Amino acid sequence: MKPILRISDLSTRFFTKSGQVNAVESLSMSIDDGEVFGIVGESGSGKSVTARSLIRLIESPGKITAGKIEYRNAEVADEIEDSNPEAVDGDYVDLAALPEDVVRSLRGPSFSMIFQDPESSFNPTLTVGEQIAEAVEVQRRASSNPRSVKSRTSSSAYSLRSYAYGTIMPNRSYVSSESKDRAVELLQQVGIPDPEERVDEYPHEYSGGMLQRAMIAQALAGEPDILVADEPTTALDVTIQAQVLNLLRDIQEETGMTILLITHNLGVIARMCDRVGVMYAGEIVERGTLSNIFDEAVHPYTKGLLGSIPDIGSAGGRLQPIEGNVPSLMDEEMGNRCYFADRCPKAMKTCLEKPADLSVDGAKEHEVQCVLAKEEYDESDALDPGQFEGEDS
Ligand SMILES: Nc1ncnc2c1ncn2[C@@H]1O[C@H](COP(=O)(O)OP(=O)(O)OP(=O)(O)O)[C@@H](O)[C@H]1O
Ligand code: NI
Repeated sequence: MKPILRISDLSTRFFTKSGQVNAVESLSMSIDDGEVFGIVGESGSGKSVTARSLIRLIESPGKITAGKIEYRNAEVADEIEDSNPEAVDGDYVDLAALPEDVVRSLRGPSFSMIFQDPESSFNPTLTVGEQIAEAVEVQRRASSNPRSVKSRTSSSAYSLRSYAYGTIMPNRSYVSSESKDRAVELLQQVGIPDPEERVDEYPHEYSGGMLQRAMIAQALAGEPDILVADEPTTALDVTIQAQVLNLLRDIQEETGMTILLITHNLGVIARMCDRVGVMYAGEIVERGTLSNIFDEAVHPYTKGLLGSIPDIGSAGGRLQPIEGNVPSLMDEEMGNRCYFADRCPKAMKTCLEKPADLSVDGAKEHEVQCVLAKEEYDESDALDPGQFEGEDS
C-alpha cells in the first residue's frame, strides 16, 4: 500500500533574535493510510513543530526551509496539477510546495488538527454548535464539488479569523439546519450529554473535558483523511483522558481515518498506535512497530524513555527525565555528532560523527539512528566522560 503521507528531509527552523533554532532537522517518515502513528519524545524535541509543519501551520519567525510533505489524494492532485505542476507527482501533492490558499482549502476535508488547549480552537463569541456546523458546511461544499479546490473554502459566509489554529473560525453565524443537526450528532458521538441543548451553548459554558471533546467533534466534522492530534489529552484528568483516547480509537476504527498522535506519554502510545517514531533534538532517532519499540529498542535514548516510565498506562505516565539536558537546538551549538552522545551511557568515539539511519537486521520497519544497530558497544572505545564538559549551559 502506498503511504498517505510521505515526508522527506523536512527541516523547520526559527530565525529568532538570539539565533537560528533547528527545530526539525532533515526528518523523513511515512504514514500509512488508516494507521495511528505516534511521535514520542521529551519536551523540546520538536514534536509539535513537526506536527504543525505537516499542515503548514508554522508562523514567523519559523519557516520550513527544506523537504517535501507529500499527501496522497488523486482528486486533489488532479485538480491542482494545472496551476501547480511542480507540487504534483502522480497521486501525491507536496504540501510544502503549495501556495498558502490551496493549503488552507485542504484544512478540514483533508486534514485537521486537535490541540492540548481547546480554547484556542473556538471563537468565544459563537456557540459551539455554530462552529461545528460551519466545519460541516466546509466539508459539504468540498464533497459536492470535489473538483474545485476553491469550493472548499467559502469567502462570503465567513472569513478565517485565525486559521493559525488549523480550524475554521467563523466570525458570523451562517449555518443550515442540516449542518446544525449534524453538529448535534457529532456532539452526541463524542459523548456530550444533552447535545440538543449543548449545541447552543458557548465555549465558556463547557468544562475542559467537554470542550476537548467538542474540539474533536469539530475536527471530525470535516471528515478529514488525516487527523493530527498534539497532546490531545494531556490537560485532562485521568478518567476523561482515557475516555477521550477510547473515543479517538473508536472513531478511527469506524472511519479508517489516519491519525498522527503526538505525546510524551509512552502509555498513550502503547494503547493507541500502530507504529511509533521516537524524536530527539529535531530528528526521529528510532522508529518501528510497537513491538520494535517496546520490546526490541536499540537506541539508548528509547531505552532511557522506556526506563523512565513510572507505570505504563497509568495516569501519571509522564516521562521522568533522563539524566542530562535536552540539547539546545540553536544552530551554532549543534555540531555534527549524535546529539544524544553527551547523555548516552554507551557513547563511543564514532558517535562524534553523525550516525546514519540504520535498519535493524531482520526487522523490516525498524530503523535506528545509532551505530548500536550494527555494532556492539565496545568499552575500550568509550567516549571520555569529560568530552562535552563546558558545552552545557
Ligand atoms: N515560535 C517559536 N520561536 C522560536 N523557537 C520555537 C518556536 N516554537 C518552537 N520553537 C523551538 O522549537 C523546538 C521544538 O519545540 P516543540 O514545541 O516542537 O517541542 P515539543 O517536542 O513539542 O515539546 P513539548 O513536549 O514541550 O510540547 C524548541 O527548541 C522550541 O523552543
Ligand atoms: Ni509540543
